[in-house]
Amino acid sequence: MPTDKAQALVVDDETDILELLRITLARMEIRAVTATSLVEARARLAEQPFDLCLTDMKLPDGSGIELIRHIAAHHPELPVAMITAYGNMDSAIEAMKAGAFDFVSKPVELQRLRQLVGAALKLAHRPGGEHGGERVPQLLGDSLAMAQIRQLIAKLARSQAPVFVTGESGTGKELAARLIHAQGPRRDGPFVALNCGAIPHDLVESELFGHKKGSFTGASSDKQGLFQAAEGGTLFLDEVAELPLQTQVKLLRAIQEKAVRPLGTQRELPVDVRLISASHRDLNAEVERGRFRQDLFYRINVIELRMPPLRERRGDIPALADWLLARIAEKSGADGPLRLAPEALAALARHPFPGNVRELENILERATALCEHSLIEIDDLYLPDPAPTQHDATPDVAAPCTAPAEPTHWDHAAAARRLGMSQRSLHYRLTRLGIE
Ligand SMILES: Nc1ncnc2c1ncn2[C@@H]1O[C@H](COP(=O)(O)OP(=O)(O)OP(=O)(O)O)[C@@H](O)[C@H]1O
Repeated sequence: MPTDKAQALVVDDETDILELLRITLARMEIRAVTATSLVEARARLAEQPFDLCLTDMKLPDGSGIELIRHIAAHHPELPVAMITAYGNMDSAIEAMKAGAFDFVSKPVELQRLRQLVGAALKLAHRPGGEHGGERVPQLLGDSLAMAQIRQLIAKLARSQAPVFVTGESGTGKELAARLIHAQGPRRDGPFVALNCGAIPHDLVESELFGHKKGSFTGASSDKQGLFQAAEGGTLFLDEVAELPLQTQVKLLRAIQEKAVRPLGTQRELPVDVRLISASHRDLNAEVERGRFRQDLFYRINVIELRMPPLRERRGDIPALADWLLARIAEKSGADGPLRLAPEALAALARHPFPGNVRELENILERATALCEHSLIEIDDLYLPDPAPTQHDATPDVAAPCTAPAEPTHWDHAAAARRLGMSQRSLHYRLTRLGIE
């Protein structure tokens, strides 16, 4: 058990604010070391390790942003938060872009400070991105681009800044969002995802903010919104560009106020949620076309994470294919994964993959279902061939079997023989179709 109290460096040139923060932190069992200037803060940082740093924006010899950059360069493990003037969102965003993990506005509310300190201490005491023993999804790929993305995700996980993930469909945007959540201090809280494009426009607000019974036709009971469901965790808004403009206004308000008002109620409920959003669309263009609010874009896009298409990182295909084949085998209960013949792998390496990793996954699933051997040959992939003669058949995994399994009395070996397929293929199809 640690015997020493956690230590915070608090930097502000107003001594009464420093004193107030010192007393408040002391009540949370945190010892505050204070500094009134940039120079003094640097000196304190050089003297001893800290668990947390809080800095004001305006310092007599420079700005808090400079201190944040200094910490990012020299003490990258130290979580630093910016104290901003009330309502000054611009400096909060600038601070987070510079590397601050969060911000708190003046006058500092005790509950907010507690949240922030709690998150910072989790970062300081539980470094690294691994869940103890738990299976965490992985972002695979040997390419430099993927290595850089993994690094950026580890960095973003430490921050509370809103992240906007861009990329074509199937590039791993949701996976990236899950990793940011799983590696950060909110990892023990919920990860709640909403595909904004999949929900009817008239229901999306109730989905996000909740509603009171009777607030509209069909609201037969009180309903908690997803913001509240994500309390203490992360809310992932996929396809955020699909939100109606009217909902965008309310979303902006929820982000600014850190509070939501369920439909049919008057009271705002405070929420502590980290927002990650994603879209396959170019949101700048959507803003120009008047389909997405610029002010909202500015708030959600504090940090942008671009997931590159698979065709820009073809070197990732072999490792991804191996891993996906293993996952497919595991899901279908097969003994072990199939392997790819060298020609099949070469064909995959040439394929343009408009559907990215999800398309690779589908191709390999289909191949696993149809392949008669333990080695997937090029023909098992059914890749669209530029030669028109081979364009016809793309079998559907869920297509009905040509002969029923009944007459074989559920003898899989006999059924497979009758169907002219391997037992592995039959087993895969039965699992896929939910037939016991
Ligand atoms: N680098 C990767 N390593 C491992 N699996 C990946 C990788 N990228 C994507 N996947 C897998 O590919 C599938 C699609 O990924 P995901 O759903 O995250 O994409 P997306 O960009 O959010 O797609 P969409 O825009 O269509 O919602 C998932 O099964 C995911 O686990």
